[in-house]
Amino acid sequence: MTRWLALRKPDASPALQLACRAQHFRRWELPRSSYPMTRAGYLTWRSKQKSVAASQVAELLASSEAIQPPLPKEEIDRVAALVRKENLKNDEETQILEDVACLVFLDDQFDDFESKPEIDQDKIVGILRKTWGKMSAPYKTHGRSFPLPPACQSSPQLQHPKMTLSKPPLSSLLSTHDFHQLSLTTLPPKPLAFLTSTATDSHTHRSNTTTYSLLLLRPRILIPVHKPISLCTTLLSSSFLCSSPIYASATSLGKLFHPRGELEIAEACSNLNIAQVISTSASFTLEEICSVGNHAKHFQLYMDKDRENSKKLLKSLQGLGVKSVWLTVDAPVMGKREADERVPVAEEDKEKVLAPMGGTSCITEGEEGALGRVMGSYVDASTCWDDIKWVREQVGEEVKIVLKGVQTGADAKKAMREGVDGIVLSNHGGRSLDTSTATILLLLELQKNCPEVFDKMEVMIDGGVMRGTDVFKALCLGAKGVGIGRGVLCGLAGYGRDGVSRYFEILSKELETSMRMCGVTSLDELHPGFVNTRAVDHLIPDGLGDDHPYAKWKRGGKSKL
Ligand SMILES: Cc1cc2nc3c(=O)[nH]c(=O)nc-3n(C[C@H](O)[C@H](O)[C@H](O)COP(=O)(O)O)c2cc1C
Repeated sequence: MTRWLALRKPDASPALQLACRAQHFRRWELPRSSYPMTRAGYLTWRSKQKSVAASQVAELLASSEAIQPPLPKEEIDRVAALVRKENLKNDEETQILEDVACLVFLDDQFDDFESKPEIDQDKIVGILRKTWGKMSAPYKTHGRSFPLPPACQSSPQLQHPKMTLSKPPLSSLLSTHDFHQLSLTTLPPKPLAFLTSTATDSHTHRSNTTTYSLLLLRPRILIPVHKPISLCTTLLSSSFLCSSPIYASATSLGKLFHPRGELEIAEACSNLNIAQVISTSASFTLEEICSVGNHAKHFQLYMDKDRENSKKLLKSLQGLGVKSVWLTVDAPVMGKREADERVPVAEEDKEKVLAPMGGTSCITEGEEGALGRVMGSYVDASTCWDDIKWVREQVGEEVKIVLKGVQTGADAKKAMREGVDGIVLSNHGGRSLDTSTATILLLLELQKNCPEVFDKMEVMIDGGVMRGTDVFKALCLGAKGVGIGRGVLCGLAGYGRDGVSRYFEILSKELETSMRMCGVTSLDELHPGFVNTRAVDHLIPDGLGDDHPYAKWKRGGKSKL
């Protein structure tokens, strides 16, 4: 209830917040089975349940010594009135509470109905229609977009005009979390599974984000920060100024999220003048995407088992004005993403999962679920360090070379020695190898063990960036650019190019605020001293070697047994 209230009414009054938490308070004490299983029985039970819950909550609020100072009586009465759902038609807060209850029902409890044999399709449709009828207009968007049980999906009764989608206004989304939350409830099952699936148990995916919160900021005070801030910077091209160090990471299959997929992302990036990395598995060709906008474009390469295909793509880069090629090195094979495996591609989505530049052209029988695996089937797992030279030969000196997915200091140093122009500290957003290191820690590993790489190459980072403070910390610790993967697709899915733009604008604004709060007005002033990293310092390895710091026994010695 709390999560849905935060979306429905982010600035809910304390009384409404309390009423939301108190919905169904001790409901188990009054089981449905204690009333006749008729409609009249249901209505009597429901009204009794509300009034009992309201008085129990009021009593608790009035008597609890833990609440200091005690709540005024009017506040307690208000909470009780809301729990009783008084004046539903005219009281805005009561209606919000009703909306939230409906959303929780659809989100959390509706599936149970599907599994009950006594509830047939007509009944399910009836329940949906009643739930729909209870919700206020703007919030029906969330309700409608829940995946319906398969039996209902084609039901003409659900194609009622009242059920057409309307989205909350883009301006009401205030943080990146709002976008992700909205995607959870509005995307159809397969795009949602593809977007959110992570490797096995999601540890790396989670720690990419949570590790940022362990780094503490050390703001400096009484420094004038009233001047406008410029976030302009170059990224892999000294002659091209981007408006921000934040860029759109390579993501595949844009059409799954919007009919114009990567073309819309390109328009947003062009409007804001931020860099876009185009995936080999994009839904459109390089020519099509490069024809949109004047922003900096980079090409992400999955080396194809059919080298001729990669060769053709690489040869085309210069003519298209692409600034660099980012060879993805963290996914020689695809990560085990179970959510993606589980959800089949719906018939109507099949033509949206084509990647014209990759070797994959269709989903074959028996592979309906695993988009990541199918997409990855053309990737050449034999790719090695020597291939960097091959890539260089194809693209010439004009196009820079970047390794995307470096995850140790040792490989960062090797990349530098190989003469690449940049690296991306990335673990594919936690989609490849679970329990690999959170990317912000890799920046510290480089700082500790091979700081020279920052002078010789541009070091980018992606994974788990949700706030301007995250971007700020990464930049302070040496990152030149900060990539956003899922977030771009969340913006794209809901609102096309406008959603992508707003997503980036929110992050940039938060970055500006963080800078001012820390007493700086230019990116040049950022340095590691703004970040207290004590909480994670013990996780940073002491050197670049492969040896474990104290576990010295190794397999292979002769056993005397
Ligand atoms: C749906 C999806 C598709 C992706 N496709 C690619 C891809 O085609 N090539 C690639 O190198 N990385 C791909 N990535 C990884 C991103 O480039 C990036 O490393 C990651 O998403 C960053 O983490 P974040 O999503 O937490 O921002 C993909 C990520 C997602 C979520």
